[in-house]
Amino acid sequence: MPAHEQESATAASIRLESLTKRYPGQTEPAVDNLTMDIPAGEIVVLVGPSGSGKTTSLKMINRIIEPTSGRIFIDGEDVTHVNADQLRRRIGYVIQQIGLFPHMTIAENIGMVPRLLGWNRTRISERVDELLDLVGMEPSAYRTRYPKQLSGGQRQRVGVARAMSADPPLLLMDEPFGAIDPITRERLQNEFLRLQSNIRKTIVFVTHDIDEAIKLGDRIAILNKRSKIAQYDTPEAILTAPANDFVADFIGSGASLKRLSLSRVRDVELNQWAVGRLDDDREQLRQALMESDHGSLLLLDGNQRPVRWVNGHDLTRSGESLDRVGLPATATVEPHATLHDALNEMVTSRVGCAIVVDEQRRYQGIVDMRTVMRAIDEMRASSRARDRHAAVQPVEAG
Ligand SMILES: Nc1ncnc2c1ncn2[C@@H]1O[C@H](COP(=O)(O)OP(=O)(O)OP(=O)(O)O)[C@@H](O)[C@H]1O
Repeated sequence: MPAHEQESATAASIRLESLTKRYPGQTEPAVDNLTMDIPAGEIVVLVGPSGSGKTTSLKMINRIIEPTSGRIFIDGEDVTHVNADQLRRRIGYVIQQIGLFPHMTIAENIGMVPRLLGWNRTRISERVDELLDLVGMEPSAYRTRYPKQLSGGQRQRVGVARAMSADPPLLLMDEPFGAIDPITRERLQNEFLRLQSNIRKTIVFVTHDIDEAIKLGDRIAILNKRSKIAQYDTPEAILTAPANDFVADFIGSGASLKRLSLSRVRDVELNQWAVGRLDDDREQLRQALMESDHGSLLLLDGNQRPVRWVNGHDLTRSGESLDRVGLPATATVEPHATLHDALNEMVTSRVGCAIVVDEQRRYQGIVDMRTVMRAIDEMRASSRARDRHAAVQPVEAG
């Protein structure tokens, strides 16, 4: 079997070499001499103003748009002239309007590429269930539904599942969360990051939203007109050392607040709070609260999941069961969430802190204002050190 037909490869590197696209009848090229290397296993975000050629650049990678000139390499293999249909089957593709077939069930939609690849029915159906699980949708509830019976966010998850059906080493995503309300969008972004930490594909992601780029990208390419690379670097380098005025303008104001999106909850030291169990003796709980320097105690259930916040007064209300007093333990974040997400939760929580839980919702620790301030101080210090020691060079744009 040729290397490119292997069904399961983890990630592939991409090299775009002097790619140019000139649409018929246009005087200027939409993409002009774009050269960039995309490392295997990373999320690279193409971001730039409307009309900068992001979509054209992306679609040249799987040759939905044929380049006028230049070359595309995947894992070192020149794919500029290979059979385009075969090429596309090994590249997952997710777009904003998803492109699910309305007359096909969710299972048929997800199983389309495996069917084209000649997999047998059992294998396809197992893969469909596995993927639905992976994107957080109960297979038995969704596999026989039709796209119109799903919410926008669910359709988008199915789009991602479908793109991964044949386990391609490479995913192209064009504003996949663009048409989704902000809350669902944030949830999908977090799910997407969690998914990527398991699958480690190479992902090229187009957006015009710099915040989304900062949150999702391992690297960001900021594109100016005709896909000229203004800066191609890590989000941190782009925020702390914009290469030119165009990049600085594009980042806009509030760069330091944006930097909170660079730190993940899992990377900061969590505060350990005074905790107790719902079924603990009240006197014991009061004692624990008094010995702590906190004004409230976080109560966990038998599975270590946070349930209530209680203070000294709540613990004296002997008639009331403990799961009814105090405040509900809402405002939770998972370790892959950003400090920006945690800050959002904190300001809406009446307790002023975000509870960190693992995937099973078990208590891990607390993020509060002190954690956030500490992170900001560290970022300031490392950016000062960077200014002193390192001159950040933008990658040459072909
Ligand atoms: N099929 C086409 N024929 C002619 N010109 C086109 C075609 N598709 C795109 N263009 C032009 O090419 C340029 C780049 O378009 P492209 O869609 O790649 O930009 P983009 O950065 O993805 O924009 P947006 O963020 O608005 O989607 C634009 O000037 C656009 O008008």
